[in-house]
Amino acid sequence: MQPILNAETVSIYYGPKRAVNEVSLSILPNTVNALIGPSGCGKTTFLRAINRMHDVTPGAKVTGKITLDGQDIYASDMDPVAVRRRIGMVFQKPNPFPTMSVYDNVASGLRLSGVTNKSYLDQIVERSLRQAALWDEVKDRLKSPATGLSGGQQQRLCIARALAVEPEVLLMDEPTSALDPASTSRIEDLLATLKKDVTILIVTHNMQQAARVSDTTSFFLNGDLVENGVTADIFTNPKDERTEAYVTGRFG
Ligand SMILES: Nc1ncnc2c1ncn2[C@@H]1O[C@H](COP(=O)(O)OP(=O)(O)OP(=O)(O)O)[C@@H](O)[C@H]1O
Repeated sequence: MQPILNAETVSIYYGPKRAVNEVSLSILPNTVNALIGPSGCGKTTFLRAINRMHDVTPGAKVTGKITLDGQDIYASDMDPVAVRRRIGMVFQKPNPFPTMSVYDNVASGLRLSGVTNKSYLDQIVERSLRQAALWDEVKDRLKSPATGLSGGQQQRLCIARALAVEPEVLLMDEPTSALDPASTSRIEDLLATLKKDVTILIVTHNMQQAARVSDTTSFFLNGDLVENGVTADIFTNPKDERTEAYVTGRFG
């Protein structure tokens, strides 16, 4: 099977400081991939390179090559906005648009791309909220402010908002770290269903979470990708002793 996403010797700099060192990684479609490693090892920096978020970080520079379906996402004729439509992102803290209703949050991406047909928007909003396992909880309050939802519901709303434009890849940066255990578990369950439609990369500090939700795991340390493989192998039979030390809790 062809990878959907491919990183080749990707390095990322903040000014003169190199935060990610020549990382190469292939991601297969319809999989969940966990990025793990101690604080400051470059997981978020790497994730943000995948949808060109560093374009808006002053002084940041990405070298190497990242392809989506074989297309170089940093090619001069690639529009970063189009890249972000194909590669969505969900952040650590739920960040619904605070002045918008539940419905308008989910519809926002489509409206930005010029969609105005109400019945089409209704259909996509419902589909996205169902995909994010939120529809039953909000179907009677679609016009209410998104900020009235609980933290866990807000995060699922952000997932629905990301899904509404039908991305091929969804990047999740510690999406449950601000949530209680019940909300965390709902989102973890959701990933198994979502991967049928979208390929997922998830940064997590929580190794049990990585083990529970992911098909493959990449272990980062000091900006290096130390080891990448099938999650069960990384946790039970790692090849590199640094991976073993980390997954057995000896540091980090
Ligand atoms: N905007 C920035 N400007 C300068 N340095 C940065 C910036 N963002 C991150 N860094 C540095 O880059 C390195 C990697 O940070 P990054 O946030 O990617 O790590 P991480 O593995 O995601 O950490 P955490 O798990 O704590 O979120 C760190 O040394 C960090 O201080």
